[in-house]
Amino acid sequence: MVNLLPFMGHQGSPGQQGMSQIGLGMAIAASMVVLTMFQQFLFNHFGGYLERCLRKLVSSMDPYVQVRFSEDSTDSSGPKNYEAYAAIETYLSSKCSAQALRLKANSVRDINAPVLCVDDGEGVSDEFDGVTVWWHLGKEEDQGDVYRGSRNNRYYALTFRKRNRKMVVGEYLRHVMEEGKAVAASNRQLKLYSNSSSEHGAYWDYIMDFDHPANFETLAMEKEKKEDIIDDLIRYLLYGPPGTGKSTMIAAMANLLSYDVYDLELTAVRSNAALKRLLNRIPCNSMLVIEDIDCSSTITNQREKNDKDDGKTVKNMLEKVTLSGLLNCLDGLFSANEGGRLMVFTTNNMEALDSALLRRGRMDKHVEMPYCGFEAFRILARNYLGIEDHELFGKIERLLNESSITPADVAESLIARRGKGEDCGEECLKKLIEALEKKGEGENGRM
Ligand SMILES: Nc1ncnc2c1ncn2[C@@H]1O[C@H](COP(=O)(O)OP(=O)(O)OP(=O)(O)O)[C@@H](O)[C@H]1O
Ligand SMILES: [Mg+2]
Repeated sequence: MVNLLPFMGHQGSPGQQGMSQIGLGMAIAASMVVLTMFQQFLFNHFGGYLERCLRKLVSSMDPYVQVRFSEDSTDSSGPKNYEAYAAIETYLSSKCSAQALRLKANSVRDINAPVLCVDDGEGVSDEFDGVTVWWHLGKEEDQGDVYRGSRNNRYYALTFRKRNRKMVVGEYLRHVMEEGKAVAASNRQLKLYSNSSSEHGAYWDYIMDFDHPANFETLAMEKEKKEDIIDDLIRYLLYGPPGTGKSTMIAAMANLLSYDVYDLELTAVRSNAALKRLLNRIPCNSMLVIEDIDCSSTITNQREKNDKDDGKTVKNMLEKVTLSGLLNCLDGLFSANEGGRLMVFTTNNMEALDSALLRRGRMDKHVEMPYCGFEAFRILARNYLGIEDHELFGKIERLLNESSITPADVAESLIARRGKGEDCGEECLKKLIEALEKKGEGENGRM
């Protein structure tokens, strides 16, 4: 119960007590009895009401609300708790570097660009839809129990004005979680896996972290074609001569989607059953890659061979992946657009592939990786030389139209002089012109 009466202490000193003081003392005592009775009466009849009024008064003087998000995932809310904490941490990392004075580096994907977040005890403010909120990273000791000793438990405290409660708890927190998860996905360390097999079965082996720098911005290709691919990433066959960027495109796709790469070496798969097992073990947010499928002779010539052998080599076939085994997987098991999976084949030699494999629906898109055109060249010139335009570009455009050079060869000419000083651009372009003229002469000579 809240005591509404002010404290009334004894005022006089013992040496001054006389009759009048005794009378005063009695009067005070009597008034205290009356007041106490009155207080009792008030609380018996209006206690709840008065308490509510008092609470209102106190809270009107403290118009802030605080919500805590704890790092601890051992309580009943389980891993979800930590998920929210981690999303907040990632979200704040983009806000804090300009504000907080003490920062700490977190799960580093790129050593040149570590993810920073606020240090213990630090705070940052954030603004959303004209409303300011404050975040603070706190630490409290968790006493634990007999099984797990005491430890420090971190939490993010979000403080905001009470009048903004609805918006902050609704829209703002949704925004923080979504943005945090999106940033985390783009910071995720991608991994490269490849298949291997032993007498016990087929496995995906972790090869290394996938750190390819390729992205769609630096991929030298016509803008329209790139946009078409980005809009509809499902199952692809990338075809084109060596050095036109098929593998680079795969890396750009993995980076765009933040997908791990599962590089399937078909010749190392012993049977259809092993293939099925491997494909079934590819988790969500992954990309299955089968490079140079024309070199997987078991696949390309299988059907012909099956027809010719008329079933005589059934035993041999059981030891290998057959075309129909692969087609079955393509059609049913590995439904690429479910659960965030993408499948990409590459080939230098479309003619060698069985038409059943090429049929649309199995490979949703056939993307030709062409020789270097002028638009692709401009991207390479920007990538390697930082040049947007130059008087030699007109000549280069004409030469590119007349000869077939791969982006890899163009890149090689542009790279050759890199590091020879600031102003090597023109020299590089001249070197490229030389290479193009030589190539043009060769091609004309052949005709
Ligand atoms: N379209 C492109 N955009 C940007 N860089 C490219 C492109 N094509 C090639 N390159 C450059 O050339 C190098 C070789 O290209 P890449 O390995 O992607 O070719 P590929 O088509 O996969 O060749 P292969 O058929 O031999 O496997 C890349 O590392 C990259 O630097
Ligand atoms: Mg390649």
